[in-house]
Amino acid sequence: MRPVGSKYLLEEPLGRGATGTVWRARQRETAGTEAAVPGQPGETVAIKVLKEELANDADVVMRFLRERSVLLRLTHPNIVRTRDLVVEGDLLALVMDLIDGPDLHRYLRENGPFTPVAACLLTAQVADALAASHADGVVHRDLKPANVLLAERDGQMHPMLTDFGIARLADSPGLTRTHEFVGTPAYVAPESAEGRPQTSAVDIYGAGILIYELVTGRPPFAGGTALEVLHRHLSEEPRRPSTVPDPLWTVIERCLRKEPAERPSAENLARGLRTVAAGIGVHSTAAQIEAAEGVGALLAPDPAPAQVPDAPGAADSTQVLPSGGSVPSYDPAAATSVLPQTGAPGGADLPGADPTAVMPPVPPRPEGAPGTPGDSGRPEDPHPWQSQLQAARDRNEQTQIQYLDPSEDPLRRRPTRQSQQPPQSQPYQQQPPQAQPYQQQPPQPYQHQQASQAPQPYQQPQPQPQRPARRRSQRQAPPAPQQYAPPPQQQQYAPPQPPPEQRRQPEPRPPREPREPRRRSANPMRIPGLGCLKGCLFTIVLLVVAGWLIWELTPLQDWVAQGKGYWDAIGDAVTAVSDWVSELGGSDPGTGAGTGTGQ
Ligand SMILES: Nc1ncnc2c1ncn2[C@@H]1O[C@H](COP(=O)(O)OP(=O)(O)OP(=O)(O)O)[C@@H](O)[C@H]1O
Repeated sequence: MRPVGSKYLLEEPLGRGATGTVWRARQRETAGTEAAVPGQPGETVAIKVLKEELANDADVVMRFLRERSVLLRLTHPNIVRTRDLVVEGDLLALVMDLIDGPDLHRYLRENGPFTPVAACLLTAQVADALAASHADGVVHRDLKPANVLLAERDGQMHPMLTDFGIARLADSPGLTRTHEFVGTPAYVAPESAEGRPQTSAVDIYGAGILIYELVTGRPPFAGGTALEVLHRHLSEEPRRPSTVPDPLWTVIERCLRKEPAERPSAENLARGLRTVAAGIGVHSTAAQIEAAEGVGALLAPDPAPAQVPDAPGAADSTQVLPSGGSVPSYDPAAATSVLPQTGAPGGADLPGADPTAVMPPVPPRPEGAPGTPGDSGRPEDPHPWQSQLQAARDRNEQTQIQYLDPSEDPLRRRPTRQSQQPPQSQPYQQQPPQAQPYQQQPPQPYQHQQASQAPQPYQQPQPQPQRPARRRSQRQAPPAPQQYAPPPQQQQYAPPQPPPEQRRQPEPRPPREPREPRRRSANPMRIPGLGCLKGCLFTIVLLVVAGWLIWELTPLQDWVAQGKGYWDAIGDAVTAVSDWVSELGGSDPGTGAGTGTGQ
């Protein structure tokens, strides 16, 4: 067992991510007043020990210290609480509450997709966590299923968002140099990929991807190389799976808007998702259905989204440690100065200067240049890959680091936008009948359920068939008798069994196999016109053989020996043949003469 500081002992690793390893650990003694949770000796905690290269990076250490107060004060029922931050020698560690449960990525992999209702209710709680952190000026920037842990409490599962601030801590020029891409593209918001300033709307985009993945089992833009996926985020509209009900698709589509200002605020997202869950649930009333159909009206954007201060141009790029002048004095405990909530990055009263900047990886802008690439709207404006794309690390695909040739940089050659894919035309009522009744859907859990919904303890969401959605014209009709019932029994983790309609869904196109190199002839040299030459040679050989056969098998040799001319020889040959034919005619049995006269 390895000690961490004087207060904790690492016991066993729980998992390894791109930024460090998480350990189950034990508290040795009560932590000091600097810890948010002093804890008791013997208490079990989780400790994320950041990678050595992060811990050895002076910038990261500075950020770590600076963000201490932000991380420690983030408390919400759906946020994994950070209890303490330890800096000791080469070691940087975050002490967290230990969550006894799988993360959502693993859960999805093992159990298959969620029903739309379960996905809505779960994501609504994640949106609650985002709303709380955004209100505090903190943007997660790394929202993905792997960062949502499922805590089991009183037989119910609660999504707990973790890794807050890690994306910010890991933003370091030492880790990611220009022209290197680090991250998992599947969860990168278009503005992040494009180097535009990031706001809390990147988390809403992440939430949109999360819901999509929960109901389909895969993110909307995945497969292929990192660059291909980035292209798709920038230029493709997400395809609507046939199993997603109208109101839920409205929510997903709004979250996945390319333009951040068109995405809903986290608070409105949570409200919208609960409205949808109530309206597509098994016990939905006509009014709830109606409300769900009109969910678009609830999804208003955030008028003052929290800014990510490290956005290009938001910071004084050369600042290592804050100095005097226009830069405010450095205050490690200045919680409110870490992430300005409104105004331009860096704060409206401090143009161009980010009080939290330690060493942002942005080169200094020439005087008079616009503050951010977004200001000019020119995608070719310089932007650091490292601070734009690092927010998307993913355990499943593992962090990818690949050389990016500037000439291949898709962001410098913005692809032309494709026409929007029309939503799947198949109306819900035309879907094939569901193979399984709805009562096998996972129970609808969650503390935040609407009162109108029948309380259903959340057990383990299982892969389920989707309920056929209602036709719009049916909205006015009185609700059909509820054919569905809550699950009669608890369902344990089952082996992943995608529901039939999931199986019927078109599979993502497999990455194209690299074409086999063309086979060449034994002669590796390419000789232009060789094919034609070969034909000619073959014809010559044929002629020579034919000539030789004629010479050998015909009386040509004799004729030549007799010194006959060509036409004489031909004439003689014709005469000989005609004589022979007439001889044959003379031996006709009908004439009485025969060839056997000589016998
Ligand atoms: N507070 C916690 N309690 C219990 N397990 C945890 C806790 N935090 C993380 N884990 C587990 O530890 C493993 C690694 O977590 P980590 O956050 O390092 O992964 P990651 O999200 O891929 O990392 P990164 O964000 O650095 O790419 C995961 O399997 C996760 O379930």
